[in-house]
This record gives sequence, C-alpha cells and structure tokens, in this order.
Amino acid sequence: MISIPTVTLADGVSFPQLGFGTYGLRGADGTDAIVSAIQAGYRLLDSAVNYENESEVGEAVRRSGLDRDELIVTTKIPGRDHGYDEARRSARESLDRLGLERIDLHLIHWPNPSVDKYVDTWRAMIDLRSEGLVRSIGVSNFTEAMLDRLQAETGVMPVVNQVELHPYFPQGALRAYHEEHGIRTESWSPLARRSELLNEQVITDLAAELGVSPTQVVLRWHVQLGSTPIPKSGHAGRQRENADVFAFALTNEQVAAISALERGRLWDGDPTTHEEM
Ligand SMILES: NC(=O)C1=CN([C@@H]2O[C@H](COP(=O)(O)OP(=O)(O)OC[C@H]3O[C@@H](n4cnc5c(N)ncnc54)[C@H](OP(=O)(O)O)[C@@H]3O)[C@@H](O)[C@H]2O)C=CC1
Ligand SMILES: O=C(O)C(=O)[C@@H](O)[C@H](O)C(=O)CO
Repeated sequence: MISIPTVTLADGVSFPQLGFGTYGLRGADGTDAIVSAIQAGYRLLDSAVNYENESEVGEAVRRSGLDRDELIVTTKIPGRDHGYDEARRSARESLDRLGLERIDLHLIHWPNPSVDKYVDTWRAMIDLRSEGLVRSIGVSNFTEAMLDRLQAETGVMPVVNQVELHPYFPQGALRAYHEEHGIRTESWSPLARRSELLNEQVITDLAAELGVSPTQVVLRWHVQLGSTPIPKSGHAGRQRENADVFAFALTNEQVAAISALERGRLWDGDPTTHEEM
C-alpha cells in the first residue's frame, strides 16, 4: 500500500497531496473500484451529487474497514441546489445517500454566476460546518473575484478550490492567488482525461529518463506545483501506478518544461459563463 503524504488545510485538517476521482464509477463495479483505490492507499475521495454515485462511495467507505477518520469524503452541491435552504437540504440528502454522519469536504460544484446564489449557498455551508454535519468547506471552479466576494460578504474563505488543472492549463495566476489566501488547490481532470497529453514528447522523454510512466510524470508535476490531483481510474493497477509518485522528483527545469505545454482550457468550463445544474 502506498502512503500518500499530506498537507494541512487552513482549517487545520490534514489533507492528502493526491486523491481519487470517482466520476463515472457507479454500480457494483464502481463500488469495487473505489474499494480497490482505498486499498491502494488513497484517502481522499471525490464525489458529487451530479455523479450519482454517493451511495457507492459510502458503501466503499464502509467496506474498506478503515476508521472513518482516516478518509476524506468529498461531495459537491449542484447548481439546482444553490440558495440557503436548498443547500442545507442538499447536504442532508447527500448524507442520506452516503450513509455517513459527516461530509468531510463539501464544495460548491460550479458558481453559476447568472443565478447569483453562490453567496447564500456559502452561508448555508458555514452553518452546516458549525453544526458538525460538514467538516471542511470549499468551492470548485471559482475565480479570484468570486473568492474575494465570498470573503468580503461572509468573512470566510474556502479552504479548497477544485479547478481544471493539467499541463495544458496550469492555472498559474489562480494558484498564486490561492497561495496568498491559504486556499489549497485541487486539480480536476489532472491527466487531461487521457488525451494526447500522455503522448507529448516532453512527457514521454521524462518518463523514459526517470524510469516512470507518463501518468506518473504528470501527477508528480501536480504535486510539485502544490496542487492535489484527483486522477480517476477504474483499474486497480492504474490506481496504484497513479498513487506511486512520491519516490521520485522532477527538477524545477523539468516542471517548467511540462508547464510550457500550456494552451488553455480543454473543455467548455469557463466559470464566468459555464452553468451546470
Ligand atoms: N469539479 C469539477 O467540475 C470536476 C471534477 N472532476 C473530478 O476530477 C476527477 C478526475 O478527472 P477525470 O475527468 O475523471 O479525468 P482524469 O484526468 O483523471 O482522467 C481519467 C481518464 O484517464 C484514464 N487513466 C487513469 N489512469 C491512467 C493510467 N495510469 N494510464 C492510462 N490511462 C489512465 C482513465 O481510464 P480508466 O478508468 O480506464 O483507467 C480515464 O479515462 C473526476 O473523476 C472527478 O472526481 C472532473 C471534472 C470536473
Ligand atoms: O465532472 C464534473 O464534475 C463536471 O462538473 C463536468 O461535467 C465538467 O463540468 C465538465 O466536463 C465541463 O466541461
């Protein structure tokens, strides 16, 4: 089993430097895949109401046999549940589906700015945290201006912002803002969804030089940027491979060479315009 190192979030919680994405893992096979990820050493699980797999995640947590406090279960509030009362109901429904007594990391999935209810949603999450139903609160797909607004209107900054981040979109400015404000970055689609990224010359050359796989090069790059990647794989062997990135290091020059692949977002995910219900 791989031991994944941790960092400490601004709220004092110990948080893995690499986690497990669960989008698409559903049904009995999905539960088995999540259990095998936990057995491989993953301790941070990323789910969402919209992934329709919270019951599979909760079942995998119970089947793992681990002490509950060893795992960080993430879920996310969808756009249709924005608003104070709606977000509180959303959390209760997530807890029912998870079959757990606490959401360890609760995120607003997308800001949906045209609806303009993310501040009210955030107020509900602050209260859910005070009541102990949620441990850490954060957001996903928020811009610097949206984070500033949460701080200005509620006095509470998210401890995590989970955003699209991979070598084609390294998010340099947003990461610098996070660092300045004590926010941990999480990278979604860290492998760029197994696109041509894994065949880029710079990646395959580094993999050969270091004696690791292309995915390990990419995931190590995330770790060295100070962002927690959450790669998804339904296969036990790949899950182990993806977690096994703590026994080698890239030089600053190698990190910079990978970051030079930057070309922008890969999907329709601009938080100022993307609406996801
Ligand atoms: N907050 C948000 O808005 C978003 C959050 N997310 C989260 O981020 C997670 C990860 O992103 P995701 O979009 O799944 O994409 P990833 O970048 O994690 O890529 C997943 C793909 O890569 C393949 N893969 C994984 N490991 C390997 C490997 N070692 N070798 C070859 N192929 C591999 C997987 O296939 P296989 O399973 O067959 O191994 C799958 O097809 C999601 O599961 C979700 O939890 C994602 C999108 C948006
Ligand atoms: O998987 C997720 O969590 C998402 O939010 C995706 O649907 C994401 O919105 C996307 O793929 C954007 O293009």
